[in-house]
Amino acid sequence: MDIVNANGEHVNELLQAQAHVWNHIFNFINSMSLKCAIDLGIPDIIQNHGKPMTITELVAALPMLNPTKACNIYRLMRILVHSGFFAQRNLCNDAQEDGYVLTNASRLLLKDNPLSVTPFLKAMLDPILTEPWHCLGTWFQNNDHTPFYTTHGKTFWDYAGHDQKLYSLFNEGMASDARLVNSILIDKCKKVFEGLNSLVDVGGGTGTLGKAIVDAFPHLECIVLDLPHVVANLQDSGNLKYVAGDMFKEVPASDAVLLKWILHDWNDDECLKILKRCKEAISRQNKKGGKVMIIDMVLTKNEKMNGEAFNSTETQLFFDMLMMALVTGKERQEEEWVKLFFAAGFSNYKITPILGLRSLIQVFP
Ligand SMILES: C[S@@+](CC[C@H](N)C(=O)[O-])C[C@H]1O[C@@H](n2cnc3c(N)ncnc32)[C@H](O)[C@@H]1O
Ligand SMILES: O=c1cc(-c2ccc(O)cc2)oc2c(O)c(O)ccc12
Repeated sequence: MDIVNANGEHVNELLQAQAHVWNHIFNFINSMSLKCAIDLGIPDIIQNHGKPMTITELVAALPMLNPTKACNIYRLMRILVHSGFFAQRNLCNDAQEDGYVLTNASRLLLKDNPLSVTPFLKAMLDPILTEPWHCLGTWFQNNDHTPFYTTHGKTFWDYAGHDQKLYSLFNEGMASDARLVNSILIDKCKKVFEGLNSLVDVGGGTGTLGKAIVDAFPHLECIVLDLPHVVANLQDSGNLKYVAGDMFKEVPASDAVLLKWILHDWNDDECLKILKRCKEAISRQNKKGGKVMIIDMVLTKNEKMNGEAFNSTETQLFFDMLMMALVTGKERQEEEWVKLFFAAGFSNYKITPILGLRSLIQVFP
């Protein structure tokens, strides 16, 4: 029934609007409930149990749980079942009890899963990286480069350079993502490495992806280029070499250059400089051939979408906002990428959307 109130507003629409606002006010509770489950080690406890785990068993297995809080664990589990991190299965016992089981999402958060996303979660939900969100409004009105700067009074790198906790959280988060990406890239994209004898992983961090590439393609010589403090204590091994440098100044000559999660960290002018250094690197090695391989998002257009597409676009937009809050970067639509490629002197490109929300973009001189 369409009831209209004294102000002439449609009551159903009014209440729907209120629910929508409430949902967004409290969206952060999803992230924080998930972080709490990780802090308490719940996915690993359920995994180690080996069968669906009742609430009584879960409470008994939680180390250090204050007994006065035990009665609240089911509430935490209820919201995490709702958000798809756990499911409930009937135990087929006389008591008709349900037990908690893992889902694909919580299996990705297990400590022993080599592809665990937990280090990334711990980095992104640490207060050092969540506090800047409170300064977004202030930042829009001041001259600071980033909300991170407005909050902490220094850039991300200045902070990480003096704070071992942020430095380790960040590098471990990046390494965990590199493990997941390499498991797909090397399996699904063998062809893109065909014909290459050398590759530079620009901003390759501690070399997680570089190591996996030389293991999978032993004939390939791989250089990991990163800032001096990142590669200072890392040992070369076999075909993998660490080079301290600055991608804005020079990229070592090679057949191909890999840029994973680099360009979205920077604005267009900065990206243009990086891409030009990459083009010079492949031209020095190889007069005509060579390529740059970018792993980053290509923003999907905001057309009418079903639930899954809506979630994917929302997550891409979260990353775009993240790049605005922490650094000076952004996520880009295909047209924005193409502008950059042509401005940097490249003549062709190929986008392969094989990494979920991210794509492999090959760019040719
Ligand atoms: C977001 S992380 C990506 C790391 C890695 N490519 C990955 O996806 O796991 C950005 C990397 O760029 C590196 N970096 C930042 N500025 C750089 C510069 N001027 N030259 C070379 N590397 C740089 C950082 O040290 C960091 O390792
Ligand atoms: O949390 C981060 C931070 C960065 C970052 C910080 C400082 C720089 O000079 C460059 C990059 O990059 C990130 C990133 O690329 C990402 O995908 C997630 C998180 C972060």
